[in-house]
Amino acid sequence: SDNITLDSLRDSLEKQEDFIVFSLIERARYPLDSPAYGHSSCPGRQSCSFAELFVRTTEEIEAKFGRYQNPEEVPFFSNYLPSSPPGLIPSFKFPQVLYPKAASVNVSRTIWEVYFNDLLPQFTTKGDDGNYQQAVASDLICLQALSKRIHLGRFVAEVKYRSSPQDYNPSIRSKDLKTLTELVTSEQVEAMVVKRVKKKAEVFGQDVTLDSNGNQTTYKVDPLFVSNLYKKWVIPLTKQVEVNYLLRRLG
Ligand SMILES: C=C(O[C@@H]1C=C(C(=O)O)C=C[C@H]1O)C(=O)O
Repeated sequence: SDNITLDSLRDSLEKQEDFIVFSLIERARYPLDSPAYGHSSCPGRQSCSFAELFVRTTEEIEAKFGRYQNPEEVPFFSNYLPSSPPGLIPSFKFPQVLYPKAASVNVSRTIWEVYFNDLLPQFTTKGDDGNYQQAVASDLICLQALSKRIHLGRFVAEVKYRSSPQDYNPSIRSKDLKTLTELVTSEQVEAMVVKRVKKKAEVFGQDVTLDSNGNQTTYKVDPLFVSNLYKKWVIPLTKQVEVNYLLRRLG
């Protein structure tokens, strides 16, 4: 926990960009496939979507195999997770970096709603090819990648707080969200991130052809969609996590 620094976290956020871009590209191979998001029967509950049932079921299996032992991982449906059979998971001690009372800060609900209602229809084509399992499996990869990135804001907030608690304490005590948001913000870093993810979407997602006459480059996911995703959702939600974390930092 002592060798975690703001630089190491920024490095991790940068590497996660690659995975987020690749996940979006993978999901964009399928059309919207809207029946996967309509209601289906859900054991023990009134109803839920096919996508939700797939995510719940997958999270149960991943929980058993230890995914959430890592404090960086946040499930979407934590209420239903089984514990792991004793002796199944090789033991490993993850460093405990987070302040326990603030560690549970969570914006999973918002990520879920924004992803399905706003984002998905923007980066997939209209249509239905029947690949519902493949589509929702790719959705889960995107959701997990976004959630891990956004919830890393808890670690960023912890490191920023530790470097100068005296700057944060008065605004935490007075619950001054505006000042706390200003304190955690680095506009230069944000501008760089937005520019870099657009370039990654251009480099990783360009359609490659051997045909030299057509010089119009096309992309699997619109690079502008990716930079807007970061500008409008990923960065603001990361900062929301940072601020909510700080509000509980003195509890
Ligand atoms: C994550 C950080 O905190 C804030 C959020 C950022 C982001 O989500 O990319 C970037 C800069 C900061 O405004 C950071 O400082 O690196």
